[in-house]
Formats: sequence, structure tokens, C-alpha cells
Amino acid sequence: MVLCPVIRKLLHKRVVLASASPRRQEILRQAGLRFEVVPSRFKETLPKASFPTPPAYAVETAKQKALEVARRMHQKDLRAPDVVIGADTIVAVGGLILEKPVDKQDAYSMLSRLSGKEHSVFTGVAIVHCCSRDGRLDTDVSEFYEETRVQFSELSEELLWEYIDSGEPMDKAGGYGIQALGGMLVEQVHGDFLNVVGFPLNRFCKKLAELYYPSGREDPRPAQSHQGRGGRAEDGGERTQAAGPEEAVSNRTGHSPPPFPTGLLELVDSFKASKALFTACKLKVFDLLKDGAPLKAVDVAGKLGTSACGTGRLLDACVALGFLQKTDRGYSNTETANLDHPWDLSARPESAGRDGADPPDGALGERAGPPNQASCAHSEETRLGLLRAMHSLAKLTARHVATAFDLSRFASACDLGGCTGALAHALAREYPRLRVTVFDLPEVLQHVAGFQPDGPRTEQVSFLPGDIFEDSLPEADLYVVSRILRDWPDGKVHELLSRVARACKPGEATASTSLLQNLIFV
Ligand SMILES: Cc1cn([C@H]2C[C@H](O)[C@@H](COP(=O)(O)OP(=O)(O)OP(=O)(O)O)O2)c(=O)[nH]c1=O
Repeated sequence: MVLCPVIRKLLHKRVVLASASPRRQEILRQAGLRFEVVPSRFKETLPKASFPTPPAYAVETAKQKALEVARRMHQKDLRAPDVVIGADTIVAVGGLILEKPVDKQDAYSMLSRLSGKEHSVFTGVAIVHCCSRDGRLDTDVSEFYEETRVQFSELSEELLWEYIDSGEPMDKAGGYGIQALGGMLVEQVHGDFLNVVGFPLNRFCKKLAELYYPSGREDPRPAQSHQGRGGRAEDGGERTQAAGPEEAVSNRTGHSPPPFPTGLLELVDSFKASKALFTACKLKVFDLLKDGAPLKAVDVAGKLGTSACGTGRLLDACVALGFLQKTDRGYSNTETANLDHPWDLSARPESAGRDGADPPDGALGERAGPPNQASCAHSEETRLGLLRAMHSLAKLTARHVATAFDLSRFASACDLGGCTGALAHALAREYPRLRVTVFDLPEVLQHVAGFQPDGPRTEQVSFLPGDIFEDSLPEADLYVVSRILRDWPDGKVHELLSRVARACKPGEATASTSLLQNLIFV
């Protein structure tokens, strides 16, 4: 859903975000904007002293980031996108501009400067409308900035170093991330929170409204009528050329161009994106870059024994996908890549293929077909690869699943086909009085020991071998059916759910509602 009509205005344009920042991508994606990500290669080295104010520096940097991408894309295809968005976030304290720290010592000096004081976070934004004519690129830049004031608590040395050692400060202006652990350092915020995180969404929408609705009149028509009537001539000539490049293009050609097929291209490109991710996982790129200093492509290639040119391309693809970030010092992992679990995702497709078995269809690492059949067809090594992949995926979402429902009234749960117990352990962590039984095939359970976490809650989870279609289901107040129903045809799903329904305790509610209350599907 796209709430903001101005964002809707951009849906039919080819929009590029000239930023590798995962936060910016997230904010704009959640606002419903559809865009490609092409991180800017503009070096953030403008002479700060030559700018009258810190925000002037941020705006100019944002503009140069966007223009670099527009020019590069135009040069490559002789066709620039319709709109390129660039942004730059800085922290300003006592007239000093703080960008991303270069190392831990730099993060320390930034954070100790911010301790106990108020500072300003400025994000400069440039919206560059592009038009390629006769092989020439015309650009029309609109820019603005937003200020948010942030008050920090007094930070002890111990807290400072603990925070720095978490690794969070390194890719963030001022050396902190208000949206994560860094939120603990903040006493008060005056202004737009998203501006601190990297993108002032509210001002951005206002700016778009200024550009697209200069008379102050918001477009009252629903999105359908925009598309159906084929363009902006519908605006009845009320707008002048100042109404923005969209109208200018429309007037020139007499008809609006067909909508950019973003959705279709996303589908086509998603294959390439996952292929890049798998390849990087398989080569252990993220393991190599974890917790270490940034590495240049040539050094990564040297360590992996791969070609420098191909490695450079792979690393750039990972930057565009938000898994790596690139600075002058080289490539390093983003927060997403540093999550310590997802990289076994690559295990499944390769190993299944090697066995000659059909690669499981369905999403990454999910069990394809009934587990007993699938697992019989695979060798031990392949099965272990599958388990790793399933474990990795389950861990990514387990906590979110466990907290999506209030399960505190249940004393026992049974995770049917619960595999390595990733979800079971998340449930145990969230609900200290819940005992969880993982019910899965013996050949699956014989491998699970290596996947168990250490910690006090592990005794809440137990494993019971059995076949969910053949054996009696363990008694439980709650049955969890996660990521397995899609593996079977309707008849089998019906059979399994009927078995679960028979096993469910009626409880205080009627039989039908108690089934709903006692079964979660994920
Ligand atoms: C202050 C603060 C900054 N940040 C981030 C936002 C930006 O991503 C980053 C500032 O660096 P930027 O140079 O603005 O952006 P970037 O290097 O991440 O991406 P690109 O240059 O490709 O656009 O700091 C937070 O995530 N949280 C915070 O609390």
C-alpha cells in the first residue's frame, strides 16, 4: 500500500537510490517506493571548511552522490533513470562535522565528544530528475536538508568501549545507530527520528509534493485513474513547467511513456541477486570480512584464490544488495552480513545438485517434499547441508515467530517437523515456563546435537523421534506446524491437520475454536 500520493507519483518512473545504506533502502521500501539501488562511488571528501554550515556540506555531498550515479548510468546505457535520489547524513557538534568513524579509536573520540551533550544530525537529500536527449544528460536537482537534535546521556568509559566493541558504530555517522544498541545512549530526540537513521521521509514527501503539486493541491484521484488515463495531460494544463520534469517530458512527447516494468524486472533480477548471495556464501566472503578490517577486492581475491576482476564484480553486487559496504579502505560486512547465522543458506542447492537428486524447489533451504522421502533420497552429507540451511533460515525468523503470538498461557508445545529445534529454542527463550518437544524423523534428529545453543533455557527443549503421519503425536497444549504444510499435497495436509485436531485438547473453549487456539501455522 502506498499512503502518500506523491510516492505513488514515482511508481511509474525508473527511480534509483544512489545509496548503499541499508537503512535508507528500508525506509523508502516501507514507504512503498519502488527503486533500484546503485550505490554512489562519489568519494565523501569535499573540503568541509569551504561550506558555510554543516548542512550545506551534507546537501552538496548528497547531490554529488546522486549526480555521480546519474552520469555513470547515462554513460553506460546512454539512458539515465528518471529520478536519482542521493542522501548524506552527518552529525554536527560544536561546529565540527562527524561522519563515519574510520576505526575504533575514531569512534571513541566521536562518542566521547557526544557524551552528555546535545548534537544535531543533518541529512542532506538530493532528488535529481534526469532526461537523456541526443546522447546528452540533462539534470534538474532539487535539494533540502532536515535537522534533528539528539541529546546523549553521560557515557562511562566502560559503556563506550562495550558499544564500540559491538561493531555497530563503524558504518554510522557520529559512530552510533539510534535505531539499534545506540538507542541506549540517547536521552532525547527533537525532530524526525528517521532523519537520524539516514532518511527524512516526511520532508522528502513534502518536497515531492512541492515538485509535483506546486499549487498545493494534492491529487485527489485514485491511482487507477492515473494509469488508466495515460499520463499527465489529465492535469488540464493547470501546471506549468515548474510542475516538474514529469510534466515536461509529457508535454514534449504528447503522450506518457509506458510504465517502467519495475515489478517484472525485480522478478527477473531476483535470480541474479540470490545467485550473487549464494556465490558469496559459498566462497565464504562474509566469513572472511567478519570482524576484520575492510579488504580491497584484490586482497579478497588473493585470500579466496579467485580472480580479482570477478571478485570485484561479486563484491560490488553484494554492496548493491546491502550485504557489504564499500569505502576507500575496502569492503566490509554490513549489519545484515554480520548476523552470525544466515550464511549456510548456500549449503542446500549445491549439495543437492551434487547428489544427482532434484534440487528441492520452494524457498531457500526449505524441505521439498515430505521429509522422509526427501531425506531418504539424499546422502548424509546432503542431508546435513539441508539441515544447516533449514536451521539458518529458521534462526532468522524464529524470534519473530515466537513473539508474533502471545503464547504465555501454554505450558507445553510440540513443534511438528521441528528439525534442529531453532524455533523451539526461540519459544523456550520467550516463554520460560513452556516445555517444547521437537517431533521429527529419527534420521533428522540424529544430526541435531551440533545445532544446539548453550544456555539456561536448553533444558526446556526435548527431541522425540517419530513420523508425524505414522506415530502418535506427543501430548501438548500447543502444536506448531512451521514451514512444513507446503511440502505435501492437499490430501496429506488434510490428514496431518486431522491428526493434530484429534490430538488437541478441547480446553475451555469449544472444539473448533480450541483447534485454532492450539495450533499455529507459520
Ligand atoms: C546517526 C546515525 C547514522 N546512521 C547511518 C545513516 C547512514 O547510512 C550513515 C551515514 O553515512 P552516509 O555517508 O550518509 O551514508 P552511507 O555511507 O551509509 O551510504 P551512501 O553513502 O552509499 O548513501 O549513518 C544510522 O544508521 N543511525 C544513526 O543513528
